[in-house]
Amino acid sequence: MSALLELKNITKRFPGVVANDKVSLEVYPGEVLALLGENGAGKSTLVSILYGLYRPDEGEIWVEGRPVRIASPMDALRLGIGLVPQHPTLVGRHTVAENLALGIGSPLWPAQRIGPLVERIAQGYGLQIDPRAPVFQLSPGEKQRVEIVRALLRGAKVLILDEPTSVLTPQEAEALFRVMRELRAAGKSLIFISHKLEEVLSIADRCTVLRRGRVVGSLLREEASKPRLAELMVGRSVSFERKRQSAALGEVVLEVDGLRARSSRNLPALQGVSFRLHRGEILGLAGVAGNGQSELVEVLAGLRSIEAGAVRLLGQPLPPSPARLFDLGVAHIPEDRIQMGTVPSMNVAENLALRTFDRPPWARGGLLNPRAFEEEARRQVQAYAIATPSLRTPSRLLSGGNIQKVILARELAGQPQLILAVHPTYGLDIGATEQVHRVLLEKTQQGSAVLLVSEDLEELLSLSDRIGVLYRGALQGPFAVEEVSREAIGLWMTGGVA
Ligand SMILES: Nc1ncnc2c1ncn2[C@@H]1O[C@H](COP(=O)(O)OP(=O)(O)OP(=O)(O)O)[C@@H](O)[C@H]1O
Repeated sequence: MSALLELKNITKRFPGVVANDKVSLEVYPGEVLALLGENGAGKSTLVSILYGLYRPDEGEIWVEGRPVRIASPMDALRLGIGLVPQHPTLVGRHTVAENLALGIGSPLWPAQRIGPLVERIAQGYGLQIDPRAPVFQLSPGEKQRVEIVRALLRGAKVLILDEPTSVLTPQEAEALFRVMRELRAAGKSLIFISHKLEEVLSIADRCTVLRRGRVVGSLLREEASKPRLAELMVGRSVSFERKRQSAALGEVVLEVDGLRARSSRNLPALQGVSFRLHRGEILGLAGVAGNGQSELVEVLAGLRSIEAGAVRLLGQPLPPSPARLFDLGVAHIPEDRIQMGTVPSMNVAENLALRTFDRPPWARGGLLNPRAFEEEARRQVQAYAIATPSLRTPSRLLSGGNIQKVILARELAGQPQLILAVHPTYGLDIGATEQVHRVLLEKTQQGSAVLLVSEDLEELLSLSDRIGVLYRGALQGPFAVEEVSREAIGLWMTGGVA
């Protein structure tokens, strides 16, 4: 069989890095190709090249046996290459059908006429969507299905799915895999990017691994296993054991009682949440995004006011000021890294020192000490394996995973009393994930209390002592991790009764 899509020696350079270094790969009709690699390995760059957002410096792209030029997403779509983006690009107040009509960009396709067509495509591949629903009412999984239908309507033969399961519940991820299998059976090709090896092994026909911009291996499903893939990705073996031995609970660090708070749109977001968090404990909070997790963390980080109820940190009422809270030992790894976590125009060293630039080890006697500053920044870059051309590189030029590492290095320095970790490994590769897990466990052993908000159940189950589930602002649990099943958590996440 001949390849549908071929990349031949694609090279893309950015100042100080070769993001793609002579990358060659083929995609055949009716297969799922998984693209794996550590943060900064070059996956997003490759996708951007395929989708016409970047031009390669060298190399060729062939589609159905002919060399092609992809200078824009329109070119990509014309050639049958569609992208299901990580963050949906739909217009919230329009219906699904209206959004899809917009996507086609032709007045010949008014929204009324597109409805039946959408239903036909959706049914054909087992995608459940209602063309009449307004987009703002849809769950992340439903929005993703709309993006898939949009790409199919535009004639995609190759679908690129960029970390599609990161926003899904386990049940939704399973539903997505069923759709992917249907698409494959219908002869479509899928390029699937994921850091989660279980998923890759359950869905991919082949796995291609990138490291530092180069293809370091390509394995057929039969040849692939978790340890082999992990080793290819990071260049060393990685352990996958349950990380946590539950310990006796220490004193209460955080008390939350009957907490109510409103969302930014002034809707009730937390409807009487209560729990205790102890020294040396990791409390996992599961839930689909948008069920109150952000508001809870914002209250605890001093960024959102309390409507009713009480929150106490070490027995004292919580001061409503992020700076005071930081001084009291509250570390915050925020959800929105780019906006809240870093100053994109500042360089890596400055971002690392952002919170404590006037204190040791960065400064002496309140004065910045350039040598100490440089040394401390270098030490953190090494400790967290932050891939950056230099300490002076603006953080906006780092890959998503490396920006994340800068925030982690900064927030987890010292010995926080309470760590608010929101999706701390979101978008991180397995090497970096393993390291973040190790640091969180070390900090808990040294006495920190951790509130871990994550959509990754594997992560919650392997790290937490207790797990609670937020659904529409109400908390189920927390339960001891030994006493809950994945299925029960998945059900609570969607409002079901376990
Ligand atoms: N616009 C840009 N300017 C400069 N450097 C860039 C740019 N985009 C990416 N890079 C660099 O290219 C390399 C590859 O980045 P890329 O985003 O493709 O990695 P990735 O594999 O998608 O990583 P992640 O899993 O963290 O998303 C990184 O070193 C990154 O810092």
